[in-house]
Amino acid sequence: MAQDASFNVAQTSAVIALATDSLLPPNPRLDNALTNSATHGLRPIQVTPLAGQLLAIQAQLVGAKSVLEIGVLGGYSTIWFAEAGARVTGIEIDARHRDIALENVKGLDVDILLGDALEVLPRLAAERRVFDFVFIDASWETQWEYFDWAVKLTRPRGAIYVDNVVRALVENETLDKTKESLVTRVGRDERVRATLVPTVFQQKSAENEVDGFLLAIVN
Ligand SMILES: C[S@@+](CC[C@H](N)C(=O)[O-])C[C@H]1O[C@@H](n2cnc3c(N)ncnc32)[C@H](O)[C@@H]1O
Repeated sequence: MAQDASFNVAQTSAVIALATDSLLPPNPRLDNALTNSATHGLRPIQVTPLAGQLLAIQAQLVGAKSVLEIGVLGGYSTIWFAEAGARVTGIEIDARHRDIALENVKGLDVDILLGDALEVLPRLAAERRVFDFVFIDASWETQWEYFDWAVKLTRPRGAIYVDNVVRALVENETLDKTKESLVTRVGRDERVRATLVPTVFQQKSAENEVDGFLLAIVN
């Protein structure tokens, strides 16, 4: 198979644009959420449209009727899950983010709990809440703690998706296997089976960077 040696991460912008334009139908609700969030000064750190579609497809693959989202921002990924047919419970630490998210998800089956996820998650466990799919997209320093709670809150054969795992590994300087990280801990965790999927993170102002997510299924 012929390979173009000059193809690199920077050039994937064209591929991402092609796929976004070709695969994603227009969605005024998602567009409005982005506009409303930007108007209120929220940072544009939501998942990309293609990643939103991936989350929706994964939720549908596991037949998710209930999704737990840790880190809501303006509710962009929340909309993807809700429009895929799931009831979404979000946890958001920032009251301003939560208020804007509530505007953006109006009319959908979404509940957004205000608070630090590490305080809210034990409460959900005490209430014996169970979810089909958990999306972790909040503080990178506590990805393992979120994951540990997520396993307790996910039904057998449900899935857990942790975003930004590759960038967290690099920024936390835990690429060395002798250092503890989400990846080393999940690798020893007999409650789940997991993989890591590298992705390209599209920068607006600089060159594209590699990122990646961890996807686990609960045994
Ligand atoms: C990357 S954004 C989430 C983006 C959103 N999932 C999307 O793709 O549309 C991360 C969010 O997590 C929230 N967050 C950070 N630490 C948190 C914590 N300890 N508990 C709950 N939310 C937290 C931030 O306030 C921010 O709104």
